[in-house]
Amino acid sequence: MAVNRRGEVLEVGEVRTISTDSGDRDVVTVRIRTDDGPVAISLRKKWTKTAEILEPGMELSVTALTEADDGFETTEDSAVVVEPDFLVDVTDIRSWVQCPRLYYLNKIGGLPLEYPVTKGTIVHEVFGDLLRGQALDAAVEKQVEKAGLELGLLGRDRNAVIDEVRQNAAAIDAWLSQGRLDEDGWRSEVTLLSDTYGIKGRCDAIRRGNPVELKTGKNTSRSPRFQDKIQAASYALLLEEQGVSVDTGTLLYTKNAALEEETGDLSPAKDFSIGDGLTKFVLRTRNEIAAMEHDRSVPTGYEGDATCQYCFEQDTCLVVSGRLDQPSKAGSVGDPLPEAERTYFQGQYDAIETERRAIHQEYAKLWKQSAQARADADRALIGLEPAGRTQLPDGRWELRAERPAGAVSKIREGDRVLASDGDPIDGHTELAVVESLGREIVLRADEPLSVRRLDVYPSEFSVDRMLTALHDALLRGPTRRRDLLFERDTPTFSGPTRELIDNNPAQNRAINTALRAEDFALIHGPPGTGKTYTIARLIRALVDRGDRVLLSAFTNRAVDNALSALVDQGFEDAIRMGTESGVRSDMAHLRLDTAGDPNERAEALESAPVVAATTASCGSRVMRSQSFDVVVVDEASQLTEPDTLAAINRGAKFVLVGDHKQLPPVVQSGADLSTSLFQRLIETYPEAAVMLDRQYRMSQRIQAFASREFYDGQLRPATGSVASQTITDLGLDPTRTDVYDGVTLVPVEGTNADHTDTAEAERVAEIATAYLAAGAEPDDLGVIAPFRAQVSTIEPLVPDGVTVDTVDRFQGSSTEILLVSFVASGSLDGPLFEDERRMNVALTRAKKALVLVGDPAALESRDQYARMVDWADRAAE
Ligand SMILES: Nc1ncnc2c1ncn2[C@@H]1O[C@H](COP(=O)(O)OP(=O)(O)OP(=O)(O)O)[C@@H](O)[C@H]1O
Repeated sequence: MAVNRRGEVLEVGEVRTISTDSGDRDVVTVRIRTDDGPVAISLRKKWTKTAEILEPGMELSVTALTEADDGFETTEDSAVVVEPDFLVDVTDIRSWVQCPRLYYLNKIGGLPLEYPVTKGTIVHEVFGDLLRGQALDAAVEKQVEKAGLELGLLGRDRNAVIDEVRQNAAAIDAWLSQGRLDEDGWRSEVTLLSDTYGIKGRCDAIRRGNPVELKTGKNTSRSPRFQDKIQAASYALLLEEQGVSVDTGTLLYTKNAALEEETGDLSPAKDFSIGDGLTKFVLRTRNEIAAMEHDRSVPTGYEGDATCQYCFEQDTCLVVSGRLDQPSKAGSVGDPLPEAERTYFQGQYDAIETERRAIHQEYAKLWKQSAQARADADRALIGLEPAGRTQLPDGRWELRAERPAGAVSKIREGDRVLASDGDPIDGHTELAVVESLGREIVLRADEPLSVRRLDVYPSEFSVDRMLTALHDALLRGPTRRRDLLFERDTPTFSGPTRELIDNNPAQNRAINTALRAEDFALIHGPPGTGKTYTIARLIRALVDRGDRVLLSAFTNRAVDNALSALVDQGFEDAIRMGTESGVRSDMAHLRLDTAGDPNERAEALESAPVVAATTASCGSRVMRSQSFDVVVVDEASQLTEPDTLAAINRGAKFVLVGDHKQLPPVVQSGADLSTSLFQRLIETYPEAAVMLDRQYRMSQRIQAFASREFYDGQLRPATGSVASQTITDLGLDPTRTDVYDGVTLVPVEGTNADHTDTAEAERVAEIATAYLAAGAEPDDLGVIAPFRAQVSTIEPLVPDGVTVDTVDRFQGSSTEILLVSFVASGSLDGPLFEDERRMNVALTRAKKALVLVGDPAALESRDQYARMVDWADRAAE
């Protein structure tokens, strides 16, 4: 009976030749550590090639083994998979077979704004439309219109593009009309994922169960190009895992039909048969990538047999090899970057790749965890009831489902999610966009589906963008910028100082420092000190002097927040880059619609004095074509260095605004990425920074502790009325004894069982209820708890409308009255106690009343918390 085995490689033997009934065969024996102890597995025939790249420490999975004398051996049906949790993308397998170094260059360089890329996207979209039964001309016009901005930036004429795309698309259309769309069982844009083979990808289309891949180039030879076959064969492998037997792949070369007077085979569709040999080759290639990625090595090009002389990427390859001092088959040009920069590149690269692994682990949870465990971890909505579907005019589908009462998750409106019939791996799954997320969930997807489950989509988009940002900063960035980033020179300032804000000297100093900066400036803004207000005033001053400004932040929420401060100050001459669902409705009027007339769209972007975009979108091919005089980044202390680089790469100067005493960037891998560039620069160049020292949020008593502990006692209330605010300003009855003003410690006896304290939760709920009875509105009140488990315990106990969340979710917001549940017991473990920046955030959200609910004895066991208890006791006096 065939068995599967999986485990860490312990030892890889030498190649041996053994004689069998059918002749001599190569064999390599590999020892792996499985859950049941070490086993020996003999890899036979071509799997010995995979053995050559194996190293101790790698994870190995082998299927369909039979028992042999000393362990197991592979059979004809076996699949040998190196590092199965590392998900290799099909397009990467394709570029690897062209040249392993091309795979690396694509990975770090990203896609540039070039006409063939944009045209390729348009043709693919038209293909999808045709499959959904749309008419050719209408589809071509619509998709060219959609690409308006890119075409405009590329200086392309709309009608000329329509003609060209129509020629390409006509070939597809004619070919499609030979078959019957409904009978051929077409599916377009299919997301596929194999947990057995560690491969994922998105296939252009599937016809009668076979993969169809569209290529916008020409190919006049009879058979498809090898790398194209490999791509289709990769999808075949993925489909086979879903139980479909695939024997044919089709490549559609759309340019063929547009060619005239050429010799050769001009038919656009080229079929080829997919056999076991080809799919095994795909898997061995995939293994080469996974093995190389295991120790983060960089391919040299010698791994493959491509000829550098004919490669379009030869120049790029030479430069990258030269600058990063990498061995390369193509050779190299230019001098290497200074060692510090190369070390930095490698360090950040490794950290980003670690982050990628963490995302792959998120994928793995799709099959390793039960649906319930996914739901409990807020990563899935399960038990949905399909509630109808409607085909939209563009042929796509609107899908509806009801969610069970109380089901919550991290999924938000505008997110891309994996929508499935209940099983995201082996069932029917579509990548869908969440249109609305009420009791009824509305999604948009390419194909119809009865939605029973939604999963967070673990996208690698952000790590890809980080790599590109790193690449752009080091390989394309100006020397002066790098001298500063690598601390070889100091920033300079020049020009006059002006009074721009009259009642707040620190804000005024911050703006002047930023205006006078020849390189960069840093604005350090503790909680409530008017960071966004200052940013808006600064941007107006920059525009007044003729600068073009890019305003950026990590999240859409932060970008909209900063932009709305600008609008509040009467400035509207700005453009918001972002998707319809990503941009807040009150900023939608500033959003640049990328569809339309090319010239007009490009003009709208290029003439805008202020452009606002998330850092990820600063790395898009459109934004990479833009340059700015100054880039202003809000919430910069919550950004990784590469994310910050993505924004500042676009400008000659930059201003970072943040507070490194609050929470750092959220990274899954917890590696080097968790120190922001803001923090590094403020520690290196304190002279480039100004701290805003007047806060507009907290009463005197509330702010006192944070000021002393985290801001050297520098923070103070901006005005007398900020300092003296009390709960009576909210209309609360001050004579009640069950509600508290200022700062109060409410003692409870602490327990901490599985990160919850039920008695404490009940006490918190009692206090919250009393505040409402005293006249507070539910949205005046917030509750912070250190653990998700405690959040879930408190949530059902407090009145509706009161926000209960973890500290991390509260960062950036404020509330009139805040209750903190510490779940403090003996050892003071947990996220709140591990990082004092979290404590700072928790204690600086409240304006008028801060109620600390916890066990004083446990809290006092640590100095900083003892001081907190002392402060609360004194404040209450
Ligand atoms: N110089 C000023 N004069 C008057 N009001 C100000 C000034 N600066 C800021 N404010 C007000 O203080 C409040 C807080 O400002 P803002 O929202 O900009 O703070 P922030 O530092 O961005 O807050 P957070 O810490 O939450 O990010 C706002 O209502 C703002 O209008």
